[in-house]
Amino acid sequence: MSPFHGIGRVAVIGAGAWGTALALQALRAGAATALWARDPDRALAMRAARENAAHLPGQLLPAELRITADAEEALEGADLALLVVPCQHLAGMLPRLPALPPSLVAAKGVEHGTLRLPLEILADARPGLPAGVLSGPNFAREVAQGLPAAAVVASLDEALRQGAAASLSSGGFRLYDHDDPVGAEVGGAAKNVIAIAAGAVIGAGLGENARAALVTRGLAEIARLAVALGGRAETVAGLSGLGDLLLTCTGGSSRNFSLGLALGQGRHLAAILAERNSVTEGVATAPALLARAAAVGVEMPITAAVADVLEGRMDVVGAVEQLMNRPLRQEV
Ligand SMILES: NC(=O)c1ccc[n+]([C@@H]2O[C@H](COP(=O)([O-])OP(=O)(O)OC[C@H]3O[C@@H](n4cnc5c(N)ncnc54)[C@H](O)[C@@H]3O)[C@@H](O)[C@H]2O)c1
Ligand SMILES: O=P(O)(O)OC[C@H](O)CO
Repeated sequence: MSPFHGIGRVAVIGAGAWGTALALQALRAGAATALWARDPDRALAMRAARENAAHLPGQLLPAELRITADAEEALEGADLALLVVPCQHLAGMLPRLPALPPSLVAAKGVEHGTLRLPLEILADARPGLPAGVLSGPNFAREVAQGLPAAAVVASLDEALRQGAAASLSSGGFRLYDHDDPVGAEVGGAAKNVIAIAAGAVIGAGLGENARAALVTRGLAEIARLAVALGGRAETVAGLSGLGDLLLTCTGGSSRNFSLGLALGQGRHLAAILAERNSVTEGVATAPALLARAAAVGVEMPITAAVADVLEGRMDVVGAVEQLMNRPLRQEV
């Protein structure tokens, strides 16, 4: 257990939509909060306009929120760091940071090539650092606005998960502590992939029944992988799994769902991505998740179908046909 005693200062690393929303929440919960943006010009613009125009336009950033591109300054005296850089950039960003306090990773994905989950990336870069994940059904815009939302803080470190959940909760944001970081990370990463599938079936006009079946069978394959990696199936049935699937597979604001929707409507992946300035984690995560599952002998047919579509080996209708024609079996 870490000597974690509570939070007076929070450093949020990564000034995308989610980092900005979490910084606002930390501030609301009473922590002195700094938000680190890697680009000095962006930090300057955000400080001047009190707005993150690129990722959360129209949302006021109060004067008490310190915004800086200097990592030393952001982390000085911090009791907790929230690492909110997209999964594919986390490993590249960590060497730019000085010593970290206990940290929560809020990215959702699996790293291309190495097949690591975010906490594994952090543990490789900072061995022994008390760490956990923050994950749940949370659109950044709503959390920034203070609308009601819930998530989990999952860590093997009891003091960290309980202290962070208590200190970052307030008003509209309710954090549950959890002792299964693997289950929480697998759920958070994989829901992005299932959301692409859900969007694709709706975009291709295959119907609501198809979506409900995909989400439910998606949940089953996520649980199989979580268990194989040392997590628990019940975690996948909670906020970080089922909760996030419900949000991203039905909420039109999900980037993963909307990307799937456009693919289902026949648009090309490159064209969809070219129009976006924000991250769609499921695109890089689908093949990485599939490879990670294969390495532990877990079958993930929906994830495989999404990877096939993303990598141009199959169209959406063909992929769904293939799923429908798999051998019949018992549900569980
Ligand atoms: N936006 C949400 O509603 C939300 C909610 C929960 C979790 N998340 C997760 O949080 C993570 C961050 O997503 P986001 O929505 O804040 O991002 P975003 O799409 O709003 O912004 C992209 C971020 O990536 C950073 N970035 C781009 N290239 C980079 C590089 N080469 N090195 C380092 N950083 C780079 C940008 O600076 C910016 O901070 C993702 O894993 C996402 O799945 C997002
Ligand atoms: O917009 P998405 O699909 O990246 O989803 C954002 C969050 O992960 C929802 O919990």
